[in-house]
Amino acid sequence: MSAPPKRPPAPALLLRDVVKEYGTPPLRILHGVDLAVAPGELLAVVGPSGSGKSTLLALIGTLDRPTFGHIALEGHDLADLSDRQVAALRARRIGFVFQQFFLLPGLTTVENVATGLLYTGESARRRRERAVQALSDLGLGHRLDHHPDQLSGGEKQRVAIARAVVGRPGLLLADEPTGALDTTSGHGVMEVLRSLNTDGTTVLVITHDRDLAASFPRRIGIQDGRIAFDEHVGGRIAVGEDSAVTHIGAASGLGLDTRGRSEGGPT
Ligand SMILES: Nc1ncnc2c1ncn2[C@@H]1O[C@H](COP(=O)(O)OP(=O)(O)OP(=O)(O)O)[C@@H](O)[C@H]1O
Repeated sequence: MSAPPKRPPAPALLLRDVVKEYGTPPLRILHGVDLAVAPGELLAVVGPSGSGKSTLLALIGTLDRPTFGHIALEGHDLADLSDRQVAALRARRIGFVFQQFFLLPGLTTVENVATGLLYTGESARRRRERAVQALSDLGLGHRLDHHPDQLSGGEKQRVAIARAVVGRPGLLLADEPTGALDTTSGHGVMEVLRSLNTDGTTVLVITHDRDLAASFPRRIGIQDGRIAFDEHVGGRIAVGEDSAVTHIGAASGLGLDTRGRSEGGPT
């Protein structure tokens, strides 16, 4: 008897006709974005200032909800989840890195990183052990008890990345992670992100840096709140969209169709 065909994994991320409006009267910032991202992808989001990149990242990161449309993370349609469930999903599965680092000045590096594990309910000692390991993995084992103001920009960003990934999220979202850094530090930070991606983390990076974006296997271009292009080097990565469609559609009764992903770029 032959083995049943393997079900492809659910996409790491699936957006279906996502619209975001702000204010009254409503100003539409995102105009029906469709996007599917496979687990383990490394992609850059590029586009002019004000085109909607950070808005998109906030929706993907569950920091905000879309006005219309649907977003699914690892097969979970966010529309089916309560705010509490969404917060739990965010804490466990998503890591954030921002241009400004957002480290707590009164805490040491290891304490800053351990805050990334507060949701786990683990003991303070265990959180510290994991934070030490994460910092050591990022080459900061010699900076454990330093405070942020004693670190270089590149070191601060690596601490912020350690905090973002110490809980082993499936998805890492980075908004201009190299924007405040000199070229060398920026390259160091990108190497860290690449190596996390090689270890299986899906990584999405917003960047204004054209050279940086050009080095990514996939680039999404946002223009006026729409996907203007979706370029893949070496073709698309197979995504288990159909399994996710069934799952999400059945769960929400929406019949979510994921074939509406952007077809703007080369395949
Ligand atoms: N909370 C908000 N209320 C009203 N308008 C907003 C809000 N957040 C963002 N906007 C508007 O949405 C548009 C897109 O902003 P967004 O920050 O997503 O752009 P961006 O592409 O990330 O820009 P940049 O590259 O300059 O960071 C802008 O016109 C901005 O003013």
